[in-house]
Amino acid sequence: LSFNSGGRRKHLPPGPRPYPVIGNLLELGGKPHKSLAKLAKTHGPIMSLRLGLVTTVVVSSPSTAKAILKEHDSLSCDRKVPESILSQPYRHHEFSLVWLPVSTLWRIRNSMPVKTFGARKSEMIDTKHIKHLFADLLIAGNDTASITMEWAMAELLHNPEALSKVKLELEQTVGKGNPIEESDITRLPYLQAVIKETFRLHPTVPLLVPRKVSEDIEIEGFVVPKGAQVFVNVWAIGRDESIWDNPHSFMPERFLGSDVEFKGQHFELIPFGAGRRICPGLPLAIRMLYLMLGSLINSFDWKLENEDMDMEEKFGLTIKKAQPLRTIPIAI
Ligand code: HEM
Repeated sequence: LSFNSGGRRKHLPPGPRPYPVIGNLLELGGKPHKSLAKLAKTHGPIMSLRLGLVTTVVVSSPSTAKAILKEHDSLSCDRKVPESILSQPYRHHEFSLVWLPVSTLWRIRNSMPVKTFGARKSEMIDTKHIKHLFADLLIAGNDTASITMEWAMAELLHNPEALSKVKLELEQTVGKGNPIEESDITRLPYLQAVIKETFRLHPTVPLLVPRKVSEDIEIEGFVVPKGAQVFVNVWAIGRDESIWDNPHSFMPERFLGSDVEFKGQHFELIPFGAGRRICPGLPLAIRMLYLMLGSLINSFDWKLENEDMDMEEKFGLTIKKAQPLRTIPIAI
């Protein structure tokens, strides 16, 4: 497919050939982030597919992710509501903050304190939005943070050397068995590196939340057409061997002395997304993770119930461990 723009012909990014009607749906399999990472090895860091009838562009490198999330942010910040969500009860998708177009989102954010208690018709609508907003916050917050905790503990129990290093750091900084305070966090660089490494290998929202492009945009010589949905394969970026040494190994040390953060500035590590749709729960989530993980490690010794722990993933909008982590805390 090609487009005529300003006298020059531009093309959709390359990608696998779609079948009639179903397009490339069958190629996604049970773990789309993995299948799409494999396809990107053949077709490149910006590729196009057809999922059913929907033109879909998948970006899988820091520079293409930056182009979508930052350089063309204003044209790609609306959400694409998946069919599976449209069929859900309670019309949650109409009010859910996650799927709202940015214009409505900001109107609600700006008017929230006044409208919450209002009684006029338009205000009633905003009250509905706020109810759904709280549902979003509960769902988005609870699940993602606890999934990250589970992966972090699983990786540490799988990598006893890393676990010993966090323990030692906590012991020397906070004191064995003592509660961790927020002010301790900056003095715990190894704990911070453990969280970054967990996000690199196990981003809980592996393809971010799909975006919809409101105008044709050009990225690295290709056109992403108006109406296309865009996935950012954060999982693939986290395991790209051209960016990371030994990408499949859990090595928190790689972040010691590095300035790479996950706050939407460094596109090689974007577990919370970036740009104007970046996760609004980031500051809260991070504080919770440091305090919870630090306390669990500083207050107990941990033993795996089964030494041959399975590290397989289970895909959904978030990726969880397929087999729940089973551990035995031993009081210290
Ligand atoms: C480990 C914890 C968390 C991770 C990894 C995470 C990740 C994400 C990601 C990737 C997005 C989509 C961003 C994008 O498309 O660019 C998102 C959106 C969102 N997150 Fe989080 N999140 C976490 C915790 C939380 C918490 C604690 C809350 C609330 C208290 C929260 C509330 C939300 C909401 C409301 C959205 C939708 C924002 C929008 O569409 O504008 N998240 N999150």
